[in-house]
Amino acid sequence: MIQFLHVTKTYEDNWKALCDVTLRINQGEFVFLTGHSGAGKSTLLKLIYMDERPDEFHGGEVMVQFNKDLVFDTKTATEKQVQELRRHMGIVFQDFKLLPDRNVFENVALALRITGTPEKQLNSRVFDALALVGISQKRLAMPYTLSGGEQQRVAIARAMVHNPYLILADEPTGNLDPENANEVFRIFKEINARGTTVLMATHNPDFYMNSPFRRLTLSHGVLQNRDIL
Ligand SMILES: Nc1ncnc2c1ncn2[C@@H]1O[C@H](COP(=O)(O)OP(=O)(O)OP(=O)(O)O)[C@@H](O)[C@H]1O
Repeated sequence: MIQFLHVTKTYEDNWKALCDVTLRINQGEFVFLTGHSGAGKSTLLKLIYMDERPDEFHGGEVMVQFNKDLVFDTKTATEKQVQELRRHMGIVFQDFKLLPDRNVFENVALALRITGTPEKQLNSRVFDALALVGISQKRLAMPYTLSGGEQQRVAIARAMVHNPYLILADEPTGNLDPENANEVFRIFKEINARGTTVLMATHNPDFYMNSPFRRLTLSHGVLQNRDIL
């Protein structure tokens, strides 16, 4: 569960990116995040993975709770807890952010290597994640040899490899043609159907129009949905 309570975020130059945002996303939901360029979508996501914190004075708080033992709060979270939080979520960006000097398998395996996962378990998890996004046959390829759609599927596999409770996706189809964008959206829906919460920022109305999923809309840092809590 993700909860924002009266969250305001002002950047150093006094720019108010988010203003009094209150919302709740339940475990297992698929939620779209929409709004014009500069509306505050990336800022909202950054507050969830605690790359940014709300204003110190009257900035409210963000709470992320995966179960009774995994509760994180922007008011109290230490750097160590932020790292722990991120081990239970996956983040997918518009520009993929793959390591150019490692092949597909190693890009996906990296997070597991850092946490010292035994080799046998690592192999099986990486193979499962690559199969989920349908890219197992390219496991030895270098990122620069892949199409944009393939690179994004590798990035999704990397985000899923540690079985996260939550996936945050920041305009994940922004660099893709319609066919690849639809495939990436289909993969996120499948991930959600398996029980992972998905919060996806997007400009693409083809996804959220006629969709059963909830949509949160920001306009100039203000949440337009008032009936959330
Ligand atoms: N580090 C920063 N310092 C100062 N201002 C920032 C910073 N990050 C974002 N902003 C400003 O805050 C506002 C919200 O930015 P944000 O990136 O959250 O919007 P967005 O909705 O994700 O936009 P886009 O759809 O273009 O990615 C923008 O006006 C942006 O210029």
